[in-house]
Amino acid sequence: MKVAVLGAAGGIGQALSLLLKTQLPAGSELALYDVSPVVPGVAVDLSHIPTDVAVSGHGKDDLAEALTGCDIVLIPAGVPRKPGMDRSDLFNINAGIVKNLIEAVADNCPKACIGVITNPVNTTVAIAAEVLKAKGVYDKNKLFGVTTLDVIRSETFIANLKGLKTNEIHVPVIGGHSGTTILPLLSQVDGVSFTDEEVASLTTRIQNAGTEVVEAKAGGGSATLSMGQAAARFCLSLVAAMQGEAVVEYAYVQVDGSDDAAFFAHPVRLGINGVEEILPYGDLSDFEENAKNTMLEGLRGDIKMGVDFVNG
Ligand SMILES: NC(=O)c1ccc[n+]([C@@H]2O[C@H](COP(=O)([O-])OP(=O)(O)OC[C@H]3O[C@@H](n4cnc5c(N)ncnc54)[C@H](O)[C@@H]3O)[C@@H](O)[C@H]2O)c1
Ligand SMILES: O=C(O)C[C@H](O)C(=O)O
Repeated sequence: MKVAVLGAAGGIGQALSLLLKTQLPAGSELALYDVSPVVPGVAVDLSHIPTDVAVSGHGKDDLAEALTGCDIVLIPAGVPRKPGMDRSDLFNINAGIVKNLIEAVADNCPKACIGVITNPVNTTVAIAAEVLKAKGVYDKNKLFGVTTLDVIRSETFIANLKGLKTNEIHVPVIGGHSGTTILPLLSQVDGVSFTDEEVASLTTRIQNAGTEVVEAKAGGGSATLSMGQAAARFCLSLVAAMQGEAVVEYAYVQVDGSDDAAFFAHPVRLGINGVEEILPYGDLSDFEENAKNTMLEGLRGDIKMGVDFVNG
């Protein structure tokens, strides 16, 4: 199994690479790519950890070699938010970064599964899809927006609120990855009940959790460590599925024939070729149905921005 991390010298990239170095199956290869000259040093640093995962570092002119033979490509390359910014404010810089990186993925490992982390995810995933289509290699089952952070945050906040163990809580989170497009389905959390006030305040906290971190870091970036953990969980689930295990994760994927939006986070059964089956997200409470209907237009607009960026 070969996994590439593009943007590996950054805050997420380094945390994610550490977790993959220690948790990928023995015999795996981990290729670290970044435009920052620090990246060879990150690879050397990780290579001293005694696991049977081979690590290589690739500087800015070495993207093709990083990608050749990859099964999974994870992309946290790009700029993070500062206080006062929305994720959409990152579009001007990050759209072009994602476009260029995906072109290289299409040229060097067109059959790889791709996990897009770079914000605004609602839009960058659509950009990735259009670039892959233009290159004639798009497989909707292999392109994911990584929304696992919304799931692990929801699990943590609920466990803390209710005094439960975090591994006892499973929270569906559907929609997109920005503001009100993040929709936790609290009505579907097994074994836990919430008052209407708790539903309203928890939903808002989950939707604003990224901003909570951005403000606490006071100009020093956004979530990196929790995102590293979230992306590692997503990647390790994908690896397990590619090796034949039955795994379900929530991810932002292309959904055909839905009234929601062209891309929408759903529960997804993973398999050897990426998405094996997009599962229904089940019945919504009135609160959730109303929240979904209110945010759909914005999500569709975010997706259109990505399509227009590539196709003009
Ligand atoms: N999907 C999510 O849930 C989620 C969560 C947190 C952050 N993010 C996003 O992830 C991105 C990265 O965040 P971060 O905190 O790691 O930022 P960071 O600034 O710490 O790291 C970004 C890295 O990307 C590198 N980079 C820039 N252009 C590149 C290119 N063309 N090719 C390769 N590498 C390139 C930089 O050199 C840097 O090392 C941001 O857009 C952020 O908003 C997404
Ligand atoms: O909030 C951000 O800008 C980063 C990320 O999308 C998050 O949810 O933490």
